[in-house]
Amino acid sequence: MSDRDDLRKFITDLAVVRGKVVLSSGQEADYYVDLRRITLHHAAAPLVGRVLNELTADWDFDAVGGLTLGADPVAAAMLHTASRPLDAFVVRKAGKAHGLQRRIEGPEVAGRRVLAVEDTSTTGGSVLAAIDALREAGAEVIGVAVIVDRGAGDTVRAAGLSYRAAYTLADLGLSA
Ligand SMILES: O=P(O)(O)OC[C@H]1O[C@H](OP(=O)(O)OP(=O)(O)O)[C@H](O)[C@@H]1O
Ligand SMILES: O=C(O)c1cc(=O)[nH]c(=O)[nH]1
Repeated sequence: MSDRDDLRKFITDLAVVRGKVVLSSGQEADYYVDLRRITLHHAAAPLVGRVLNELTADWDFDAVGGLTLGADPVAAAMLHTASRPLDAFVVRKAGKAHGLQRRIEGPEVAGRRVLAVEDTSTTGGSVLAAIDALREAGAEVIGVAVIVDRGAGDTVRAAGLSYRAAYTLADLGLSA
């Protein structure tokens, strides 16, 4: 089995939770894909890193991250499995009022080509918020990569960004 096949099995076995849920956007759904159960899993996390590094192998970037919390372990997995030096960053949901008051934590992103990641993207609102903060900080966002696309592709592309997902809902046997 390939990394991609192994990771898909982890997701369908451990992350898909059926039942009524309210999503980040306020929309209601009949299932949740809880990818934190995957990105923080000792055996699945390295697969996340390898699969997303492979998915974006032809894109030129040297830092990766997104809106906390879902994106954080995705970026860390990519950092640890990259075949080149790759930094990670965390975009806070809001700035903090003490310390250095940074909205984006980690090595400086200004002037760098960065990849925005998500565990899953539904409306694209979270990743677009991260992208706004990155651009404000002087980074060049070269694209968006997610583990599971839950429908955000058109919105992200309409904002002028390339968008790739390791899995669609159909890949996981789920309906939109
Ligand atoms: O595309 P969207 O409609 O924005 O939804 C997707 C977002 O929702 C989830 O995060 P959530 O808001 O639950 O926060 P968390 O990562 O802090 O758990 C997920 O990790 C994405 O960031
Ligand atoms: O849209 C969301 O908030 C969302 C959907 C989903 O399946 N998983 C998740 O973590 N967030």
